[in-house]
Amino acid sequence: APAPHAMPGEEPVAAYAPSNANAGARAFAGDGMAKAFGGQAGIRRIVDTFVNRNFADPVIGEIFANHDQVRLRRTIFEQFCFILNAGCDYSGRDMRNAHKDMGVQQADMNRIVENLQFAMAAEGVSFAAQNRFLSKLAPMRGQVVER
Ligand code: HEM
Repeated sequence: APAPHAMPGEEPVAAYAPSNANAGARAFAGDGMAKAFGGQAGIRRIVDTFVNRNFADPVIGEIFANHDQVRLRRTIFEQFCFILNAGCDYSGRDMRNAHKDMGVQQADMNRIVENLQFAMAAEGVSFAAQNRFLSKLAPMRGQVVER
């Protein structure tokens, strides 16, 4: 079952109904993508590198400043692990509510993708597998970017 809304070390958030549907994409079938990402341990390292880079980023870092990094590390891990079919449920909010009123622009989206590509390459994920995963995230742009 999905985790409760706030885990130890996290700030509370307004109540919502957890569901894997909130992850914003269907999971891949089979274990090919999970293996390409190094299983849960590889996904954990990728998410840590990705989150670190986003917070330290000279362009988009200010959007992340003052947001709950502990929660983000957990929910992004769950989301990636769920979509990659590596054995997780996603217990976070849906993409529209998570990014509401944050003013995210297309350029910010491009930047976050670059940070994710860096993190995946550092873990040795093949370009084919990187692009398959990015193609699951790309359609979420409409829920994340404000227009
Ligand atoms: C496809 C692209 C993206 C995905 C898959 C994604 C995924 C997520 C997830 C899973 C959460 C956590 C939801 C929760 O707390 O319940 C989240 C929150 C957040 N995202 Fe994204 N995100 C994307 C794009 C972006 C972009 C482009 C930015 C800004 C440059 C951004 C900034 C944030 C911030 C600051 C939060 C924290 C919200 C809060 O503290 O309430 N995200 N995102």
